Amino acid sequence: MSNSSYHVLSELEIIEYVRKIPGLFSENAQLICKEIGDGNLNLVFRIIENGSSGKSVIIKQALPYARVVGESWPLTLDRARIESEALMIQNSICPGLVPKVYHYDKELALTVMEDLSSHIIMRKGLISRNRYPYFAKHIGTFLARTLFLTSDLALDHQDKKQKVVQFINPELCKITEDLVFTDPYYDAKTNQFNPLIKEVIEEIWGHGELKLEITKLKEKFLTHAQALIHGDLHTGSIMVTETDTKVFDPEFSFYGPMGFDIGAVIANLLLNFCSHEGHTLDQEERLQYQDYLLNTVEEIWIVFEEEFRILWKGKASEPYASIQGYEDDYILRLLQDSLGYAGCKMMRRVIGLAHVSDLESINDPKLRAKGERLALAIGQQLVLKRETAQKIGDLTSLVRYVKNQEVDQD
Ligand SMILES: Nc1ncnc2c1ncn2[C@@H]1O[C@H](COP(=O)(O)OP(=O)(O)O)[C@@H](O)[C@H]1O
Ligand SMILES: CSC[C@H]1O[C@H](OP(=O)(O)O)[C@H](O)[C@@H]1O
Repeated sequence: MSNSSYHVLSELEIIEYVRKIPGLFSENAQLICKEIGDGNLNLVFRIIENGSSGKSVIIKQALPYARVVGESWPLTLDRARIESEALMIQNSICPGLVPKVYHYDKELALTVMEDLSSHIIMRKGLISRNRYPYFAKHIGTFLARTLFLTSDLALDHQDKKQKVVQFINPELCKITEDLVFTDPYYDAKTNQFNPLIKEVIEEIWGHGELKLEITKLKEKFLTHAQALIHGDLHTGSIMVTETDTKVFDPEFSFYGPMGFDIGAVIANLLLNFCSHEGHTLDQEERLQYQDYLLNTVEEIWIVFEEEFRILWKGKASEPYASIQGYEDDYILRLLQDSLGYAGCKMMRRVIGLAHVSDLESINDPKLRAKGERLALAIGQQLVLKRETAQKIGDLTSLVRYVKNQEVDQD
C-alpha cells in the first residue's frame, strides 16, 4: 500500500484503496466515493458505505500544487505528513477536539481520518448567525493545551528542538509570510480587493507606523519557535455542532508564536462581526449577534488563560517557570501578540488573496464595502494598540470604539 509512487487517485482508486485498510470496512462493503474538497489546497474524498452501517471516512490527498491556482503554483507534498503528524499530536493532547487519524500514506501524501460530516463548517454557521454555547470552552481549551504542552514550558528543551525539526514547514510558512504579512501592505499582484475601498487600502500602503508594526509581527512569526501552532486556525478549519467542536486542517503547522493561533480565531470571529454590517438584517438582531461574538471572544480568552494557568501550575517543567512575575508577564505578552496577529489576519482577508465568505457572500459591493472598511479599521487598531492591552476587555472595548467611530456615526 505504501510502496506505490505518488499519483492523484481517482474516486474508483480511492474505493479500492480504502477497502485494503484493515478495520475500516468489511471486504464486500458497497462503497460510494465523492470528492468534496472546497479548500484552497487539497483533494478531500468522502467514502460512505451504502446500507445501514452508517460507516464513512474522509481521505485527504495533497496535490503537488495549490488546488486553487493549479500546476503553476507547485507545493510540497510533505504538507500531508505535517498535517497527519500534527493531528496525531493534537489527538493525544486534546482527544475529541480533532478528527481521529486512521492511516497516513507518505507515498500517496494522503491521510485517512474521521468523517465529520455530522458537523458544519463553523464559518457557515456564523454566517447563518447560529450560536455555539460550548465553542469558547472547547477552543479555549484546545488553544491552551496544544500551545502550552508543545512549548519549552512543558517539554524537555532537547525534545522540543527535535519537534521544531519535525515540523519545519518552509513552503507553507512562505505562503503565510507572503499572503498575511507582505503582500497586503503594497500593491502586490496577488492582492484582490473591492475597488470601492481602494482609497482606504492606499492609506494603509502609505502608513509607515502600521507597516513597522506589521514587520515586527512578521519577524516574530519568522523567528519565535514558541509552540507547535496550527498555523491556519480560521473558522473554515473548525467544524461544529451545537455541542461539539472539531479543529482540522493543520497543514500549516510549525513551531511559531502562540498568539498567531489565538489571533486567528479572534480575527475570524471579528470578520464575521464586521460582515453583519453589510448583510441585510434587523438592527436589533445585528447588535445582539455582534454582542454574542464579542462575548465569545472574551470567553475564549478567559478559558484559555484559566487552562493555561492550570497547566503552568501542574505541568511546567521549565525550572524558572516559578520565577516571580514570569507567568503574568508571559500571559500578557500572549494577549498582546494575539491582538496583533488578529489585526494582521483581518486585513489580509480584505486586501489580499483568499477572502472569507462572511464578507464575500454580501453581493452588493457598496454594502460589502461597509463591512470591509470596518474590518480594516479594527485590524489597524489591533496592530497599532496591541501593546496597550492589559486584559481581554481592552480588545472588545477597542472593537466597540472603532465600530462606533466607523459605522454608528455614519
Ligand atoms: N474530516 C472531515 N470530515 C468532513 N469533512 C471534511 C473533513 N476534512 C475536510 N472536510 C471537508 O473538506 C473541505 C476542505 O478541507 P480542508 O482540510 O479545509 O482542505 P484544504 O486543505 O484544501 O483547505 C472542508 O471545508 C470540509 O467541507
Ligand atoms: C492559496 S493558499 C491561500 C490560503 O488558503 C489557506 O486556507 P485553506 O487551505 O484553509 O483554505 C491558507 O489560509 C492560505 O493563506
